Amino acid sequence: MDEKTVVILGATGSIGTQTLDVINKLNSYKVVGIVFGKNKLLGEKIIKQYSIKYYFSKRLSNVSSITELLEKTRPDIVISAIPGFYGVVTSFEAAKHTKRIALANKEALVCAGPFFKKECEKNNVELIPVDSEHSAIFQIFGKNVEKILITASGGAVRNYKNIENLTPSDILNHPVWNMGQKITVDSSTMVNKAFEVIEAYELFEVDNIEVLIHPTGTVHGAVFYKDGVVKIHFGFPDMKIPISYALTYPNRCYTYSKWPKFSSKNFIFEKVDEKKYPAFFYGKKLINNLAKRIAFNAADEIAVEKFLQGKIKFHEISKIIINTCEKIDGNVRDLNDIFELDKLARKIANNF
Ligand SMILES: NC(=O)C1=CN([C@@H]2O[C@H](COP(=O)(O)OP(=O)(O)OC[C@H]3O[C@@H](n4cnc5c(N)ncnc54)[C@H](OP(=O)(O)O)[C@@H]3O)[C@@H](O)[C@H]2O)C=CC1
Ligand SMILES: CC(=O)[C@@H](O)[C@H](O)COP(=O)(O)O
Ligand SMILES: [Mn+2]
Repeated sequence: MDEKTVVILGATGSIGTQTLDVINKLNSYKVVGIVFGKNKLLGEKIIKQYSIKYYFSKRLSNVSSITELLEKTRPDIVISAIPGFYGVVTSFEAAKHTKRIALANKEALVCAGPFFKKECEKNNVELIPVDSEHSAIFQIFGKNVEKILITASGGAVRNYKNIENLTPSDILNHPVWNMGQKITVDSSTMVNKAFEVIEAYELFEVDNIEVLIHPTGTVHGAVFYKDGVVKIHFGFPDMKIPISYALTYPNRCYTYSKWPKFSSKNFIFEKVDEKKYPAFFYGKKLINNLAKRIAFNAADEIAVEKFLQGKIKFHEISKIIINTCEKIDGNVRDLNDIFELDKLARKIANNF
């Protein structure tokens, strides 16, 4: 097989480092460029270990911008794994310079779904999901679909009755996945799952999307077909599996060869508690309102940061998000509108 070139946006993070581990095990993929943020020490280590030709961060770089890095490398695949609204911007940049985006950053579809998909189509870019549930659905999706199901862990709060006084260290203790801080907090509010409902709506164009709490994280999703068939995606909760699929699709070149047991504990599903996860119930209804989706993401970013800094309590994250979204509406005509709405929502959330 010809060697495929890869650029990793967010190389020092959870997805980025796991991508490097996967590429280590695959034969014909070469990382030609990386982008990272503040972790200069790890950035340097990766550059050295993988002989990375081009790298960009505010603290260490040999190009002037991400655009220049992408222009110089023109990679076959970009792993888009910078979180938040900045990850939306960098995903758009990637769509101009590659053939395939392996999309971990879900915010690009949440905040700019229709525009981002159009940009990918215009440039002939394949959009392959990395998010575990979406990778699962992508692998079992077909024609004549009635409904899809994505599972949720319930995050660190799932076994607590009183969640108001939980601290950042309680919340960052995820029961299933080891991920970056922002998404781990989103997991506990289930804002992550609201994002994922919207992400699934944009990727698969199905609006009948069910979510169930599933403690073991072994069933990632299911597709319900019109003829009564349900296809279920089952496997260990390990992001290297969806990352490898996004890199090697339509082939399966990664070897793992471990599967969870078909025991009843791996097939437990529960309803989501509305009192515990109010932001999830609010957010999943926003699929048809792009302005509020932008506000939902912006307010969440502000609120999560305040929570991690100890400035607000855990349950106030949802309050800030809902309050902000209630104040935002309108048409989104172009990317400029997206930036304006994001800015406005941040201002409202900050003043809460
Ligand atoms: N982790 C997971 O299992 C999953 C993650 N995702 C999504 O993937 C994305 C990445 O998540 P995750 O890997 O957990 O996050 P991490 O926080 O672990 O990593 C984020 C990466 O992005 C870099 N980064 C952050 N801000 C900037 C910036 N302004 N400029 C350049 N680089 C920046 C960080 O650099 P540095 O650390 O050097 O500052 C780091 O390399 C998110 O959108 C998340 O929702 C989706 C499904 C699963
Ligand atoms: C690994 C992954 O895909 C995350 O997005 C995961 O979904 C987080 O777990 P939660 O189900 O707790 O949100
Ligand atoms: Mn997910």
